[in-house]
Amino acid sequence: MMEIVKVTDLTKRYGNVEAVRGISFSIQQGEIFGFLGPNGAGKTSTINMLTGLARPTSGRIIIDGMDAIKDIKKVQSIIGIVPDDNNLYDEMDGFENMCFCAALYGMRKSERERRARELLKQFNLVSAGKRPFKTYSKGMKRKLTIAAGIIHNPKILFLDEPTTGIDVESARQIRQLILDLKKQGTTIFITTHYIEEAERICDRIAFIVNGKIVKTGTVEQLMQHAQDEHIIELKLSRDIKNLKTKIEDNFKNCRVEVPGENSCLLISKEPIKLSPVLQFLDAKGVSVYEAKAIKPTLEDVFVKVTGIQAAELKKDEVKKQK
Ligand SMILES: Nc1ncnc2c1ncn2[C@@H]1O[C@H](COP(=O)(O)OP(=O)(O)OP(=O)(O)O)[C@@H](O)[C@H]1O
Repeated sequence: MMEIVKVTDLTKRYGNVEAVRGISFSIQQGEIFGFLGPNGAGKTSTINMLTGLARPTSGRIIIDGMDAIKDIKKVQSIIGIVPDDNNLYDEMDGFENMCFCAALYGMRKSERERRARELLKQFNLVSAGKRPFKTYSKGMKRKLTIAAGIIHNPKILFLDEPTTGIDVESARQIRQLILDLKKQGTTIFITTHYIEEAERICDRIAFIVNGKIVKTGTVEQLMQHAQDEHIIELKLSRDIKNLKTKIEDNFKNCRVEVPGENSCLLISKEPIKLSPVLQFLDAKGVSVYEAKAIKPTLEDVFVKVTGIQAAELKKDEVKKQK
């Protein structure tokens, strides 16, 4: 595995605001690496520093062996940037916008047009390509912005909240396009505040809160942080509130919770042996209709590790005036 991005002790200060507070991480070639965090965590500031849109206060950024602070122009020729607001021209049509971006990368006219047509087709925007950008829906705008970001076949693509505020179907298409790009070998850095999105498409996720990375890992590695308890939910033929202490006395390592009628949770630090519990309940005249293991979700892990309620992430974005 090769590190294609390496960030060390990166900070960004705006006056008194410390937006990014000494973060270090690396991205492996070919992976989808995600920053998951609430509004104001420092995601955009970080992506802007990595792509040369903002100057770091301190720290180091190496991209594909180059110093991304000193040699940003060289770096920019091998990266694609999709900022969180659309950066295309309202009056130009889709095709013209694509060709214009390609020209900025110094592509020849015939190559620009070939690539623009190819991407419009791949992104299902062929007929929209003939209409001015301002007539597009939000989802179409996002798609064209992404298409423009990869016009020069970048090695690494930086996407800032690519699915925020757009319709479900466009968001699904965009996630699929990101996975297709990965298949073609593109390395991808994505920021998001959607847990499910990070979980579904990222190879590794960094939780970022208050300008700091609090945890990094694959979904599987992150999950291990919540798996210090085993939980089994039982569906029962009757209420067993009165049996709670009896069960706990009989099964010393188990805690019992009765969240609702006709069900209970068995909670233990160790794997729970179910058959003695079932026999015990049977002897008390309680039938067990269903037993299922309750697995923690990535959301549980996020809440546990960051101390931030998942609702903070789900809050709909109030767009900053930039
Ligand atoms: N140009 C700026 N001047 C002053 N403060 C800024 C500026 N840009 C960002 N900040 C502040 O820095 C912090 C981090 O912002 P940043 O945009 O990086 O977070 P984010 O995780 O991308 O959040 P969002 O999802 O809302 O964009 C916030 O407190 C924000 O208000």
